[in-house]
Amino acid sequence: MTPRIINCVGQLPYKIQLGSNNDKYKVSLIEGNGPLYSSLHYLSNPENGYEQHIVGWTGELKRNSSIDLSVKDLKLQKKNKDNTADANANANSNQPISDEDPLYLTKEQLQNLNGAIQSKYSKDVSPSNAQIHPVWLLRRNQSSWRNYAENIIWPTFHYILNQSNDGENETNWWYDYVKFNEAYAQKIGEIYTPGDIIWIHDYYLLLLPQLLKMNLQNDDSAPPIITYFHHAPWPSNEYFRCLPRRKQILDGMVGADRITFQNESFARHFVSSCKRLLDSTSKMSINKRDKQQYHVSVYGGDVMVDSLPIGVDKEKLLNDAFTKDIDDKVISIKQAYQDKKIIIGRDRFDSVRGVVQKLRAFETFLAMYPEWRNKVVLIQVSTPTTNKDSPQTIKLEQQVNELVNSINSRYGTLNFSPVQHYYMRIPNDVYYSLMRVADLCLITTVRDGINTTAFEYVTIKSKTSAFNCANNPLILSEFSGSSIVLKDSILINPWDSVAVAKETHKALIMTNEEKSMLQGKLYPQVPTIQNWTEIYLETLNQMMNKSNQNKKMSPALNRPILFENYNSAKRRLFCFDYDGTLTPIVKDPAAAIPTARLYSIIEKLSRDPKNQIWIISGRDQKFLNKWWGSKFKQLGLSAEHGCFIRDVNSDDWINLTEQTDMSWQKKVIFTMEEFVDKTPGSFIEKKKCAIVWHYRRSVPELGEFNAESLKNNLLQFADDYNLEVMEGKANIEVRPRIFNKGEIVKKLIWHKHSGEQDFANNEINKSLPKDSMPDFVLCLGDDATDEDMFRQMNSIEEEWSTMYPKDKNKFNNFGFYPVTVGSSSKQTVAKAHLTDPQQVIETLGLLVGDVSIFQSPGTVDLDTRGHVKNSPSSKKSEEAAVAYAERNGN
Ligand SMILES: O=P(O)(O)OC[C@H]1O[C@H](O[C@H]2O[C@H](CO)[C@@H](O)[C@H](O)[C@H]2O)[C@H](O)[C@@H](O)[C@@H]1O
Ligand SMILES: [Mg+2]
Repeated sequence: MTPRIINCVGQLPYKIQLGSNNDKYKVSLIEGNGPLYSSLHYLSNPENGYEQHIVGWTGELKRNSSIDLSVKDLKLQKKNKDNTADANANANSNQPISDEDPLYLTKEQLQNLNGAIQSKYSKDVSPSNAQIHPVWLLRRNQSSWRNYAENIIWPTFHYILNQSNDGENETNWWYDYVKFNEAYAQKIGEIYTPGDIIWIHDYYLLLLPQLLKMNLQNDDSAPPIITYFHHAPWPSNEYFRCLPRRKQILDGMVGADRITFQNESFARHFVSSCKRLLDSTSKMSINKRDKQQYHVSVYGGDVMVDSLPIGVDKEKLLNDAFTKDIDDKVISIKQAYQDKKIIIGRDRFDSVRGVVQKLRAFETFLAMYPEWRNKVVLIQVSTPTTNKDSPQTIKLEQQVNELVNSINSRYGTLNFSPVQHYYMRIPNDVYYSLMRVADLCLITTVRDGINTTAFEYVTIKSKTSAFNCANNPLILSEFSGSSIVLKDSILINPWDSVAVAKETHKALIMTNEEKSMLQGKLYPQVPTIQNWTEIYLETLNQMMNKSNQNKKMSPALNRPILFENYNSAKRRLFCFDYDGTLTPIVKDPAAAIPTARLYSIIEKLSRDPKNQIWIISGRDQKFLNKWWGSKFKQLGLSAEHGCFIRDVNSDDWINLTEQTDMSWQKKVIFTMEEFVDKTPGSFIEKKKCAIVWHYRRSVPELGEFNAESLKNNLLQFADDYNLEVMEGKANIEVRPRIFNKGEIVKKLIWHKHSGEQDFANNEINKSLPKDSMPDFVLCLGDDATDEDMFRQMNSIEEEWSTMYPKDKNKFNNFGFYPVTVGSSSKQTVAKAHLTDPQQVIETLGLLVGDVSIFQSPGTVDLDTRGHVKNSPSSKKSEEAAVAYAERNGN
């Protein structure tokens, strides 16, 4: 069977323009878009062995009245395309949809547009078996979908710190960012089949990996294979940690099985962010390509982190750049700048691409080398970004204009300006002709993931043509991701204008032999997109074969659905483990105390008369009394893994072990003492019943080794006393087998909700009416002992399915949520996971209204406008659509 790849990109490679009537539209290719789309094209070819599904947002829809013109008129416009002034005029007529012009597209219109995009792709990319799945987000102010990615994430990834502010924008943008990712998860959910590879690209979709893990996993099938490629730089943790939602972002990403960066240093920074913010551990090894790769253990699960720089489609580039039409353009540029050397620059117009640095260096060059005055022209093409109208870009534009004017007035003449600055998007043919004609390409970026202009330039310079332009050199910033790949380019520090000026001079006086020697080294260093795609997928396949595909993964807890279920329930029971669930694990057991936030949330939760809350812990009564019992009488408590219990609103503890022989304790302590002696840092915690040997403060390897042998020693006599020997978190614990947390949960569920417990009575009353027992049970725990609780819940659920088949709620369940705290790959009988105590607190905060639902990614059904289905805003939008259609007589 042909393997399937679902490729997820932040935006489809098309721009969609609507005429004044929504039935008239034009779908056209976005020009000058890079290697990612080339990779999609490569995978679209059925000969390359994959069936590809491309999922992407449509981008902002534009109105263009010229679409209402006849086909003949459109042809006329096309003729004028080479003329940059006309190209500009065309761009200006593409007005973004304004707020007064809402996009109410009917289902039929959407279907037609889907068909138009599909057929355009199949025509543009031939042969192709790819299917395009547009993500429609037609809400007003469509560019709001970009805000978080472009205004918060992008600057941080490029070492630009955002100004501190009241956070209101950030919160609103985050909401849209979550929805944007959810819209993708929803679309993928519609097309996913088990075994598909899901390949996610770049920082618009950082939450998608975890959302997919949450949505696509079901009990019977193999887990989805999710891989993420990060095209942008990844900053040092000192910058990354400035992001307010840094943890949510990392949590989202580590849902992927593999995360790949453009180079090793970005990968290293990412691993370090995970270590510091997620408390992960990692092992580094060297892969077959002689590059570092990391196995990162986050929340007990594994993510592979590596690097592979993207490439370009060399073959296509050489075909496209060497046509008769472009030959003519090369000649006309050469004629326009006779007797002059041509330096070319093409950059996105944002603060990190170093246009200012380039102009300063060029000014210095003209000052230092007067012999070049009037003999060199710098043609700088700056491509506008979607942030064109932001204050930062406007400021940059002013700065660049001032520099250009100053250089031209100082070193220009009446009929020659040494700097030609074009702030516009140029068509590919113009770009290729500039690259071909260039004597030198100057790249002074101060930060980028990879610079494909560098790759394209070197590729174009590899071909000899009639115009003597081959082999001309490249000056490349050492801050560009490409500098690690193009090791033999002329590397410069863009902040050092003098050095750049000197290198420019040297490059311009290079002999043909020197140039061809340099080019001979550089050209093979340019990666091809074909190789990149193949190596990426090959490594992924090897990795997936190695890791156990049948390993069951638990999905992340779907918090929005939990919230809905909670709200509709009347008799809610909460069973919380303590250590590692309500508080993070720390070195000293005495220091694991509740935070004020936890207290406040538990207090709010317990205020609701529908709720009954139990803390079912391995801790002893003293500890639980001190931190919980003395403060909240309304909580039920169970100590030492079910050995002791204190009912809700009671002061008395019941000792369930009263009749149990405790003579084993001496023997256990004696055995453990021997291990305390040989494991420095370890100690024994003696509770009333259970005995624990802790080794968290010992040398980890020694602790683990001795824990294994202690366990074996204890197991030798465990059966004689009916003891359970449990492996906890850096501990080995012993207690009588007959008591466990599961028994407590069983009693609590088979019980009249809120009624007094009769713990002395071991019997369960199975004749209780269903509507007196809990209709919502959230049970959270992190350890092996908590699995007993989950197991009980699963078995009661099964029993209830037979006993009360008609009494399931609208979610087709009994409201049971057995949830482990740890990674998705942790082996558990729980039905879902939350990664750590912080997520636990956020989830409980959501239930009591402390955390907004919109902050929690989950499976929320969205309409085509990006509103949550059936929400007030969705309904309002539907009504407006009907009114709009009526107004327009549709
Ligand atoms: O059932 P729990 O409430 O999760 O309690 C399990 C054990 O937790 C404590 O030990 C663990 O947490 C300590 C504090 O974070 C940590 O230092 C230790 O390494 C962990 O094993 C507690 O000390 C035990 O008595 C509980 O059985
Ligand atoms: Mg625990």
